Amino acid sequence: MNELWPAPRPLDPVDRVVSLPGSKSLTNRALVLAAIADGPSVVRRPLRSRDTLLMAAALTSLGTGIEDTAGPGGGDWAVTPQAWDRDADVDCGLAGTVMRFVPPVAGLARGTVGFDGDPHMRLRPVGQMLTALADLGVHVDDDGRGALPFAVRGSGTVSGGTVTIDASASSQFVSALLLAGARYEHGVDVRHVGKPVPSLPHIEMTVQMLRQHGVGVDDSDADRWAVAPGPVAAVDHAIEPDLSNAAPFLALGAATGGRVTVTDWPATTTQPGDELREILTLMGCEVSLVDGDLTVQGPARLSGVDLDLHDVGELTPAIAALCALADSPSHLRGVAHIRGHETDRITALATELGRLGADVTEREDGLSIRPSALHGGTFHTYADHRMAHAGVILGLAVDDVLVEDIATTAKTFPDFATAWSTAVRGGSA
Ligand SMILES: O=C(O)C1=C[C@@H](OP(=O)(O)O)[C@@H](O)[C@H](O)C1
Ligand SMILES: C=C(OP(=O)(O)O)C(=O)O
Repeated sequence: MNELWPAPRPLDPVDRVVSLPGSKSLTNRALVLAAIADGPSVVRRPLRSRDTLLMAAALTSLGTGIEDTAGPGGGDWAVTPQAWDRDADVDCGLAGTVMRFVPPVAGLARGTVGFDGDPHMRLRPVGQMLTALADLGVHVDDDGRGALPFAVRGSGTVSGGTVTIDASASSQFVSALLLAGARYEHGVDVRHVGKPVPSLPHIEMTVQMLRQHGVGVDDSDADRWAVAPGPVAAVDHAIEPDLSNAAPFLALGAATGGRVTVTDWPATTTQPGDELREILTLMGCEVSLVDGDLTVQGPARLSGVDLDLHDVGELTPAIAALCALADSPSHLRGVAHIRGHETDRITALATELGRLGADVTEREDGLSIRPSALHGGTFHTYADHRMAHAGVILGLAVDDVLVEDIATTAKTFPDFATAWSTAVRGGSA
């Protein structure tokens, strides 16, 4: 898709209040756990975006009942676990959570479940997880390639037990095994060996949600997570707003010297986007959280930052764009794994920021960005929602930024373009 979208530029510093759609990561975990639970449950205020609709479709194709309840915005999702006794085909799209979280539970189905996705999805890492699944007793047919397309031949039960995995490419390998593990005969005891696991808050999110479902999880040792076998209790989840998708909206305050408030910010959360409070403070913003309202007041000039983003890699594109608008150098480190995200985000950011005049050095595990004069032009997005966020952030301070394929934001945010235009220009959506 080559459509070019003129990124809106505010005329004055903004003063806005923004409400965001739900979290992708929380919604897709809630759906998986509801589908393998011991009774019906409700996922309240779910995110309805490409990634979560693909997850719902995957679980429905296995046999799960997922219905819209009456209510605003399409209502909630009522999830009814049912027998998984058929063959199915799962479209992973470009959703890491679908490609990683569904195969371990598909091992519990009686049937062959095929997996494929977008062209780039065939390049995203999953091989280590498929090997671990095979070690746990799941029959995986991937022709030894360790990538999409592959099939899980479920026999209805999985032995489980202890497994060793290198999860340095993605925390989702660990989350995926833990989410299914309670339903395996011997539970699952996952031990990581290799370079450090990225995105640890997302594993904490998995562990916390499993405990909410009454599942016993031992995470007392580093790099080891043990899930006890047993039932997964049915629990209703209320989904928090997506704090990583708050990044461009908070950047709107940060980059314009304006003020943006995001509503319903949780007081405590496992979402990595909560780190934005500290990161934006380091960049010179005033940040306050009062009664669930997170307000960012941007400074006259943004400061550069030196940050290890290993735990919060998905924030890198938005932060890199802000760094390109800062008046001192930045170093973003520890994110080699984001080369395996929706696109190689390090190369993509270096290329696209550089195309608009930024002074960027690409390193194996991150980017260095020095102040320089930026200019308009086309910002390519590589089918990556967060690259589109980076493009619109640059467009806040630079005339004539054209963002390619703004619709790619639908991966995690329904009608982002309207929400963004409204936030930048004012008025109601
Ligand atoms: O479990 C999750 O919901 C996620 C984990 C992280 O993946 P990686 O560990 O592959 O970075 C994150 O980047 C992704 O957006 C969502
Ligand atoms: C890495 C991301 O997504 P996924 O869940 O597809 O891995 C992301 O949303 O930044």
